Amino acid sequence: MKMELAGLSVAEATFKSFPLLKDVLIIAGPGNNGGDGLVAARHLKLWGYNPKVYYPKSSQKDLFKGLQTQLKNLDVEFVQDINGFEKFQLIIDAIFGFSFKSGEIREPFKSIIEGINNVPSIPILSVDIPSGWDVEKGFVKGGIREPDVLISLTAPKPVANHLDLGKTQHFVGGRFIGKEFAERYGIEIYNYKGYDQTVKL
Ligand SMILES: NC(=O)C1=CN([C@@H]2O[C@H](COP(=O)(O)OP(=O)(O)OC[C@H]3O[C@@H](n4cnc5c(N)ncnc54)[C@H](OP(=O)(O)O)[C@@H]3O)[C@@H](O)[C@H]2O)[C@@H](O)CC1
Ligand SMILES: [K+]
Repeated sequence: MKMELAGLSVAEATFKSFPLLKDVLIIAGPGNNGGDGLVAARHLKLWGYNPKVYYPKSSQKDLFKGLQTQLKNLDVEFVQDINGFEKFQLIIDAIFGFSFKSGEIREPFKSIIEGINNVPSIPILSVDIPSGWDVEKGFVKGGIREPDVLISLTAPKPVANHLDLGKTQHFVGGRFIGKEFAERYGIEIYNYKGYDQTVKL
């Protein structure tokens, strides 16, 4: 349920930020951050985008197999290799989230991030954490270049304090905690309007 709402908010932040950039590459990593990307790809397809998914270390868990089946049923293409990022207008970075352990990034993700960094003209929307950044300390060598948009899920992680807010638009999404829960755990209550799933900070 949380992943469904997280992914919906990723799609919404994409639509709000890039309504015209329809050729989207979603790069999904091995954990739940990747799952958020798979859910977002489904909504984007239903909203008229042309998403393609690169999911090189696909999870064999039932939940993730189901998400892949839903995408295939919607004719969303899973690319087996990225032969040039230039054919895409936007990259959704759903590679690593808050469970990333900084240090050397293992393949294939090391080369994927290098590839993304070599095409600075294509905007990036990062899901929860810019991939390869230290969750506390921010950018570290080998990490993805500064994203154009970050969508923080539930609440911003410390890494968000290291963004250049002159460059990066910041949204919060993942609207699934109640006021009481937020107050108990000291989580800020965001001013979601109506049925919106995201708030621009
Ligand atoms: N819980 C919640 O409330 C919600 C969570 N949500 C979402 O889940 C995200 C957290 O998901 P998560 O915990 O599954 O892990 P995540 O960050 O996707 O991937 C970690 C994996 O990456 C790998 N890896 C790690 N270090 C590596 C390295 N140096 N180099 C290479 N690989 C490395 C390692 O995988 P392995 O290689 O062991 O297969 C590890 O298991 C969170 O950010 C948000 O997006 C939302 O859906 C809503 C509610
Ligand atoms: K990410």
